[in-house]
Amino acid sequence: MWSRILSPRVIGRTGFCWRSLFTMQLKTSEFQSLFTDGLSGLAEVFEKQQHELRIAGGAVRDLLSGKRPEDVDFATTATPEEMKRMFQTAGIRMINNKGEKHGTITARLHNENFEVTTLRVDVQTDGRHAEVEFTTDWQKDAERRDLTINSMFLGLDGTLYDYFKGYEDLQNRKVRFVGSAEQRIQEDYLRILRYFRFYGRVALAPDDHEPETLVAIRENGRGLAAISGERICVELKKMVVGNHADHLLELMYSLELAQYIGLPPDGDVEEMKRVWQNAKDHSPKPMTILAALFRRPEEVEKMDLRLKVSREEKTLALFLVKYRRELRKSEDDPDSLKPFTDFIIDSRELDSQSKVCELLKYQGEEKLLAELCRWSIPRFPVSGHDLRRMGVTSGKEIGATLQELRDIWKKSRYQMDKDELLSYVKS
Ligand SMILES: Nc1ccn([C@@H]2O[C@H](COP(=O)(O)OP(=O)(O)OP(=O)(O)O)[C@@H](O)[C@H]2O)c(=O)n1
Ligand SMILES: [Mg+2]
Repeated sequence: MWSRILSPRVIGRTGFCWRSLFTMQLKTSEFQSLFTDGLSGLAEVFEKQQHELRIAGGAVRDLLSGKRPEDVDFATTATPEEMKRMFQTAGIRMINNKGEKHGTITARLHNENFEVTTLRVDVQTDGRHAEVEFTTDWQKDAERRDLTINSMFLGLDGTLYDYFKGYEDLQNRKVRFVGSAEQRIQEDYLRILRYFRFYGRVALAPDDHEPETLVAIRENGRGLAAISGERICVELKKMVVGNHADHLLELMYSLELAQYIGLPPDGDVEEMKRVWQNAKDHSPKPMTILAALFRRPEEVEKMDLRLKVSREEKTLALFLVKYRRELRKSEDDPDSLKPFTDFIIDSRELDSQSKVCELLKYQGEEKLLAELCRWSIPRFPVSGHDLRRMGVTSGKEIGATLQELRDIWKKSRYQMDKDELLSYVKS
């Protein structure tokens, strides 16, 4: 990929403070593939009105890492009013303008949405929201962003604009805040969790943190208390299934963050580290890792009150906490899936197989997990109707007989067919 990138150059230092802007040309296939009819149309409108339009933030980071970004944000020198006029004149539809206060206009071209945000400075922040002021200064916009690797812009001609050594950090696998970590965190405390999430994505070693970053995080952890559970949950769930999650969660505990983000203050970190090792290569669900921290079901309830997880996630966490020791492979027959499949057969819940899969990941039972993934739930072949036809009339008796037949069927490893099972019924 790098062979297609021309050599970088520092193009100058401008303004009264020393500014260094690092630029280079990016021409990777991931970048080229962004140029749909929609994006070409968008670029044309901005070019006509001589407003600059660049890809911003996370998408630039992803492109430089050789990844096609999932969502692409654009930044521009045009104000929201100018954009609205431009789009109206060009007959381009705009949708849900609720981002306008923060400078974002969403344009729809060729069935694609493009979020374009006016360059801005956050003039006032309360740790969650920002009052913004628009600017035409790209560096100012870069300055208000969280991490150096997230602070770059990419022109549509492939020119990279990098004010804070984001590219160098990305190459060196370093995660650093733009300027003062403390200030960036105090602008939005969620950035503490973003730091850990991106650390997992970028860093090679588990403990390559800047000491001053960790100090800033420890001293500002309490600010997370004011951040909404939903926002915390999104970040936390991404982080716990990323690289180094065991180290990062342990570090978060040692920085005393747990209490502010719905995790038990005395969470079982050792169990979590074991479970992480067990599960990491098997695409665990976030709750499978987090469940290891909970010692009691009440702690799951507390987490849910704070993070407002989905019903499915909460049920999974409660299930794992309840069954992690209770439902295990049999010592006499360790290769057999039987205890697990019996549990699934007896369960009335639709997703019990997927929950038991998570349990096997938790327990580190790789072989059984692979087997259970291939297993499809067999159908119990006898119905109440069959028994009635054989003359069993009382509802109570039908229920009891079905239960007995089920047990026989389970013992046969679900092999017996209807006739074999009915031969046990006295007619
Ligand atoms: N608390 C935040 C959230 C976002 N940003 C800036 O806004 C960009 C876009 O934010 P978002 O889409 O939420 O995150 P991404 O970095 O794009 O990560 P992802 O790949 O998860 O979308 C970020 O790159 C960063 O420059 C920030 O500075 N502080
Ligand atoms: Mg993004």
